[in-house]
Amino acid sequence: MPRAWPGPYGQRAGVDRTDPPCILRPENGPVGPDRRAPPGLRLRGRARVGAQTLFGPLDLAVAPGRWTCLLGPSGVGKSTFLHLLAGIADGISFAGDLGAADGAPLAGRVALMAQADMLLPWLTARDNLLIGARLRGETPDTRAAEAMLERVGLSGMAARKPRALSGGQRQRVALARTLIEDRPVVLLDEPFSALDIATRVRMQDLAAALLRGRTILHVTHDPAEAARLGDHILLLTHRGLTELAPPRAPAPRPPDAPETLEATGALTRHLLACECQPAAAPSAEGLT
Ligand SMILES: Nc1ncnc2c1ncn2[C@@H]1O[C@H](COP(=O)(O)OP(=O)(O)OP(=O)(O)O)[C@@H](O)[C@H]1O
Repeated sequence: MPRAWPGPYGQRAGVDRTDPPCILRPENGPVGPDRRAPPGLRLRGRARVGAQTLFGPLDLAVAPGRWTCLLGPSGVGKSTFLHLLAGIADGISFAGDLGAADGAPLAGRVALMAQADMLLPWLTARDNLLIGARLRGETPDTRAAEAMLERVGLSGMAARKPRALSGGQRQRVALARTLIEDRPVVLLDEPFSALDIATRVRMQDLAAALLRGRTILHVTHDPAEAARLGDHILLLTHRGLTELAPPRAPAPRPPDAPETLEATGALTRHLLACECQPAAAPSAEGLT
């Protein structure tokens, strides 16, 4: 009997979200990894642009079903990590292992919210949410798209094109598009950076609720955001990766709780300290 996958949004009326037929089940033959189960992620190796080392050798492990925040100075390679995992790192040559820890391909299991909103300017907000379904030849679920736009605070804006939205509104359309994709692995590149503090906290809470149990790798420059959301917090500098302790309380933590503020302060100190360290110069031999 196929196992129902309710998704983070609960059952949608008229939508049967059973596992796709490509999954190998006992009655179909050998048992493979469950492609709906959030896998851990691994990126071990070095990346180059032409002859120049961009980063490495590095060993990044992202825990399955957990929210991992990645902080670090501008230009250190954080977005490149996400692009490599999403399979869209054009112009970067990577030597090493990367992918899902369960050994199955990541393709089809990942949603990436890129740093730029990547909205198609000729489509409405609603149709931007439905573009993934359309490209896959699925029946677009207009009601689900409108419900998701409402959840990100954009009810009444479904028919607007991106040029008629503010920067923060466009970012919320991009967030809604990522959330509606309903993937076990979600890569977020500064997803709340254009939002005012109250909207940011609301969107963080929404993402934390809808993505609970997924494998999340979330790049952010905001130490307060990492202190609120991270089950694991990693700092990437030109000298390598360091794991930093998150607050003990479960995420999402209140933004003004003493433990969150204390962790924000500690992360800020780490970020300021790495700004003071001289960056190791990129070289054809690589960083050590
Ligand atoms: N396709 C590419 N071709 C050439 N250089 C690239 C390419 N992609 C990234 N880079 C370079 O690699 C470095 C790391 O870029 P990346 O966007 O990963 O940094 P980042 O840590 O995410 O920075 P920020 O915090 O500013 O977004 C930068 O110096 C960038 O110019």
